[in-house]
Amino acid sequence: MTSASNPLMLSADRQLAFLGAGSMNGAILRGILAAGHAPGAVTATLRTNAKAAALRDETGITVFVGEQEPDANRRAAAGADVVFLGVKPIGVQALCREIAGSLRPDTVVVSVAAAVTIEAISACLNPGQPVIRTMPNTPLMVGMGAVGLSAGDHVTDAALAEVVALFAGSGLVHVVPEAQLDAVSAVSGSGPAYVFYLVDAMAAAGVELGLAPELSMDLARATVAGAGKMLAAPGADPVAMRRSVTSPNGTTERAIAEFEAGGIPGIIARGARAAADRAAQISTELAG
Ligand SMILES: NC(=O)C1=CN([C@@H]2O[C@H](COP(=O)(O)OP(=O)(O)OC[C@H]3O[C@@H](n4cnc5c(N)ncnc54)[C@H](OP(=O)(O)O)[C@@H]3O)[C@@H](O)[C@H]2O)C=CC1
Ligand SMILES: O=C(O)[C@@H]1CCC=N1
Repeated sequence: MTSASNPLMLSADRQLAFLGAGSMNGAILRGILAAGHAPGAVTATLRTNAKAAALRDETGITVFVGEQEPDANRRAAAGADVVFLGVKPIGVQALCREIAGSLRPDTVVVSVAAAVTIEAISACLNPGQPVIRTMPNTPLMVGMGAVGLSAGDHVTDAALAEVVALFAGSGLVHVVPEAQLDAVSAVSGSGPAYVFYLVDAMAAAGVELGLAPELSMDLARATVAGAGKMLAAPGADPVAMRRSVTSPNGTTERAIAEFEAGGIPGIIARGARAAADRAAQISTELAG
């Protein structure tokens, strides 16, 4: 989805703070900037200096670094309309305690962390602070992300609409019950890694069949990127699309029969179940 097709896109100069601008928060902020948000209205923090200059040069945003300025997160959070928490799950509650005193009562706190519940986040912020828990994915950086999100009790309709709009500028957004976010994580949060894993396996298979490694990787990458673009068309049906590649008694049919015999659908279901179970386990560990 582009900003042009996004009637909800609110003012491009709303102040956004990305605390922990690593892989995920970095993808979100790049998507939001590409959709037209003003770089001057965006701040980010990192713990170390290693990637700060590159992020500033690439995006034009302000970046504070914790190892240089102990109050980096508080500086970024102060005055922000929306704060995105992008640290690892184990660090989310400490970060919330750190910034709680710097937030306005109406600042919306958006967590991107797997497994950290709205209750656990709210317990470390001031009473009444609006909290939205999300499960995004990294293709947001190229405008093709997928996001599930749930709003806590203190989030107004307008605040929820704003956060939905911020994500909708660079991907698909669904508001879901919080209890479903571990499943969203298992499908679309972790999903890009499953696809990259598939590409690697396809390229390795090509090498086994005699292709040069670079050629095989080029072919595998282009194939998945092209298939992904086809899937992005509204109403795209992967089953029908697969059939259109599969000639009766042809080559694809033999490959799919091997995949079925090898139990690939069940293996993918087991992997997704393991991802969701791990999320539930992390929630329990953090609560204990
Ligand atoms: N990666 C993904 O595809 C997805 C990740 N998530 C969630 O996103 C969160 C982040 O994961 P990911 O982006 O992969 O991890 P990264 O390690 O890439 O990013 C975390 C960033 O946080 C910074 N950081 C750590 N502690 C602090 C702190 N106290 N203050 C400021 N910055 C800090 C680190 O800085 P430095 O680099 O300087 O150490 C790092 O850049 C996780 O909670 C994860 O569950 C959710 C969906 C998908
Ligand atoms: O691997 C993880 O825990 C995070 C959550 C979803 C994708 N990455």
